[in-house]
Amino acid sequence: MSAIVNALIAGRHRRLLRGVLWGAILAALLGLGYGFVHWQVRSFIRHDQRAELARINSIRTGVVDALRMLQRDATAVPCSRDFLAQMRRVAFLPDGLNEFLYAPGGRIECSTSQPSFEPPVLLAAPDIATTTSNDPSWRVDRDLASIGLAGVIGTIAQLGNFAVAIPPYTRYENESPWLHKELVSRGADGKVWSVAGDRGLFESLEAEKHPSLGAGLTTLTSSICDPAGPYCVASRANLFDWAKDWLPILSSTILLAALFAWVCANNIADWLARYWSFEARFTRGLNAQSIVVAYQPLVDLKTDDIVGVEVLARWRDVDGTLVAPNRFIDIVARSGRTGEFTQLVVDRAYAELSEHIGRDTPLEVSFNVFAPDFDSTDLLKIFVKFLGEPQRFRAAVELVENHDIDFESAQCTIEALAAAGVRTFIDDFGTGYSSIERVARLAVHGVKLDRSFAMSPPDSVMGRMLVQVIEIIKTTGRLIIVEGVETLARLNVLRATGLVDYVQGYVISRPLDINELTALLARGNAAWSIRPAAA
Ligand SMILES: Nc1nc2c(ncn2[C@@H]2O[C@@H]3COP(=O)(O)O[C@H]4[C@@H](O)[C@H](n5cnc6c(=O)[nH]c(N)nc65)O[C@@H]4COP(=O)(O)O[C@H]3[C@H]2O)c(=O)[nH]1
Repeated sequence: MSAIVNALIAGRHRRLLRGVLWGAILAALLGLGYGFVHWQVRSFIRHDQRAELARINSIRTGVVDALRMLQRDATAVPCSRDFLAQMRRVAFLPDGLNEFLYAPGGRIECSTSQPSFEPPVLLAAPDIATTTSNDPSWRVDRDLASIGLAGVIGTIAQLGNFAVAIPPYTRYENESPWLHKELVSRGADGKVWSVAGDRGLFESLEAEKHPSLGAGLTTLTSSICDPAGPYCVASRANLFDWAKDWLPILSSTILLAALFAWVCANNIADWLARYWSFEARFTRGLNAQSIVVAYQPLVDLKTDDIVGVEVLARWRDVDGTLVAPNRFIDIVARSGRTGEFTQLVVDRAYAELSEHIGRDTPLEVSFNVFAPDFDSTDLLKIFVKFLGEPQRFRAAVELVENHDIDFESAQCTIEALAAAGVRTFIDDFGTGYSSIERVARLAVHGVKLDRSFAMSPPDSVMGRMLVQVIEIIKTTGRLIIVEGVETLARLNVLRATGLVDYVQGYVISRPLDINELTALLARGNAAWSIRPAAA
């Protein structure tokens, strides 16, 4: 049994439980939220990187197409008026490329904006040399002042005699502060040129060995390369910075999550309290294994012998403690499982008594039955095992009268039970609905005086009534059992009346388990000295 269940059963630490549940639910919700944001940002990064590669590839395709078009269409005498017009026709195509250069062997002789360069401008060796005649070579991060674009750093792509100046890629400027990106171009030798974005990010992620998506708790990093081209994109997102962008929405979401968690925690704590309440535990756990019985000896005052036992039910709780019947008898009565309960008690008692009590010790075994179950057909079925051994056991029924009892049918039941050898006693006489008139009208074998009479101090009202009540009952001719006899003095008073047939109470024995009962019976009536010293 875990400490948590013990605490739930005992109803301890309720506030702590609510707090812990609240914390756990809130943590789970925040965890889910975090996972969702993580996943969203990660998807965004992937999508963004693919879009970025597609975009840069389309620019590259545009460059290559334009250079090929120039090779095909610029057929006039190089740098002549017609030639420049042919170059400008290509430059006016809507692809954003407009500064074309005529640069045979890397010497710029003219461009779309400058009819001639005197002397020709010499282009330095390409950074990424062409591998096929169809592919341009690339000069990256070049100062374009020499071709008339002062203050501009750009890229020059060259295919054959033609080249094009590509302005800087400014897309990444002013992008979200939480997402850092770098677009790079890689040469065949693995050398990397930053095209745009945060210089060095790609190489630092490579050095950190982040070949693909890697994720920390607050930082997401990813770098991917285009398998078909020279470009790679590296991204690093900081979730704290991302959160700053969404602060108002995030804080209201966290507040709502905290409230929701509180409502859930309370509901769960209430449900747990109900689930582990005594009534729920008992209703769930009532079965043949959890029912325990105790036996309280019944002594015949004429012989001082134990002639019978009252079987008293107990219930083993899930934490192993033994629960007294006053906590669960009402629950059984409310649940409508009275017949099933009595059957469990009777079966348990029969199993124990038939195994431990010798055949030479006949016993009257008395059971409490619920008034609504007082029906001979049902009861004879319940007692069938005891009825099968009449030499060893005599079953008896103790019935607490209540206003629902129908005299006619109760009388029939008493007679049918008597015919089968089962005696009926009115239990707890003197309390509740029992009256002398009812005792007189019902053909019960005996009356059990409520223990409150014998247990009351002799000078109390109940104590003083004890002998009178016994005398009145005796006028009905019924047997009298007095229970709750706790002292020898009280026992002697009862014995002195000469009217009491049986006694039961702590002066003889408390309710015992089967081993204690067997030991008591083995010792015989020497085990309880209840005879007056003079006797
Ligand atoms: N202080 C004191 N108490 C004494 C003395 N002698 C006996 N008792 C207690 O008085 C109760 C006698 O049982 P009850 O009147 O049938 O009253 C029983 C009975 O009404 C009910 N009950 C117990 N077992 C069953 C059962 O199997 N079925 C039904 N329907 N009710 C049961 O629970 C009640 C309480 O049972 P228990 O707690 O076992 O309490 C028992 C017993 O332990 C004594 O000298 N001093």
